[in-house]
Amino acid sequence: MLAETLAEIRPADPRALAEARSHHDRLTKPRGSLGVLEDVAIRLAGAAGVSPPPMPEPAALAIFAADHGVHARGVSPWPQEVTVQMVANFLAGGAVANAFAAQAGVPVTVVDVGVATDLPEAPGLVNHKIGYGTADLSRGPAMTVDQAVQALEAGILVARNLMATGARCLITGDMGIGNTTASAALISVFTGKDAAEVTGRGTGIDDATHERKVGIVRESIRVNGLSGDLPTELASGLKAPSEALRALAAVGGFEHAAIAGFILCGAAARVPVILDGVIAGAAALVAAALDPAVTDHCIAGHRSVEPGHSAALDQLGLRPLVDLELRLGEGTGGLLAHPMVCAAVRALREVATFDSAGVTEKPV
Ligand SMILES: O=C(O)c1ccc[n+]([C@@H]2O[C@H](COP(=O)([O-])O)[C@@H](O)[C@H]2O)c1
Ligand SMILES: Cc1cc2nc[nH]c2cc1C
Repeated sequence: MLAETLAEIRPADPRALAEARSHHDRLTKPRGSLGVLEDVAIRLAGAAGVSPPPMPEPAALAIFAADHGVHARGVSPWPQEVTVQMVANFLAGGAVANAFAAQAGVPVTVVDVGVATDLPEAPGLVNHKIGYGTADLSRGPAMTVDQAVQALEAGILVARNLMATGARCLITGDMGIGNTTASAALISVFTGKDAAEVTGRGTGIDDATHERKVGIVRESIRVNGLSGDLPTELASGLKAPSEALRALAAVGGFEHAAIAGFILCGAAARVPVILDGVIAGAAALVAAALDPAVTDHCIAGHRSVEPGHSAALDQLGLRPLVDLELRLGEGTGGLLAHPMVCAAVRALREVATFDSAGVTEKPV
């Protein structure tokens, strides 16, 4: 299923990009006056392969939940059971993601890809449990490559099902106590940046714990024999994309793998994917290492305060739409961005041209 999905991914269509760009310049507004939103609409035209692109709605949010063996190293101030408790909260409609989703009119699906305890069946919950949390990535691989592929394929399945029921925009969400440590490790490996530059304070840790967390991220990379040169080695063809899967399995989480699959599947179907925060950024680096064309189908919903998120977005070449010092996850930043993405596309689709509206153009 992974190979099939990868085979379908195409980069942005240059003709649709050019058409969208020139159409934007004929709309009744000064050229460039919609700033970054013009780029969003043009990029979505390229991704869809047609200008103007279809409206990116209805959207669907999938929150991928999992636990992390590295939690035992004291990298998060919160107990592990908060992951399963928050899953129950999402299902009951009580989390911030539910409030923002209600505001945006977006349905929420919660996916158990590796929560440490069993969850009772519930409407809105999809069970793709790969394991009861990962192993501790600072002592050896967090999961096997086989498990990483299973989690990627779970993400593909979730995206496929959401699109089959009508979703025309996918929004990533995550829940997993400890997952900012795995995110930092992935981002360090996939950007080549040192652990100290990409490790943040997650849900809120003090200076001493942060220093220890940086050490644990560095240790995870050394213990798993991951080279700091992976990005250049992948780009130069010295290392195969299968090395990206090995890195994902070594220091990632089940939710990172599933989100990477979710992104790949959206890209393969030419359905735009709005990325949330640092966890999605780390997952997008994995997806882009498997096929760089996926970034043409991604919109960075927001910039999280986690330093690794900026590093990931820089490497992906994506500019975030919202920058509000959020650091929650759950898909909250992606949900806030969705109406802006819709507005950007609607402008390209519906605004009159100087010709059609009889508005005089600026003399050249
Ligand atoms: O999305 C982000 O950028 C983000 C930044 C900090 C924390 N989080 C959320 O907080 C949890 C992980 O934090 P931690 O400190 O336990 O690693 C996890 O459930 C994430 O969804 C999310
Ligand atoms: C309460 C809480 C809610 C969250 N949502 C996403 N990550 C979270 C972490 C905590 C601790």
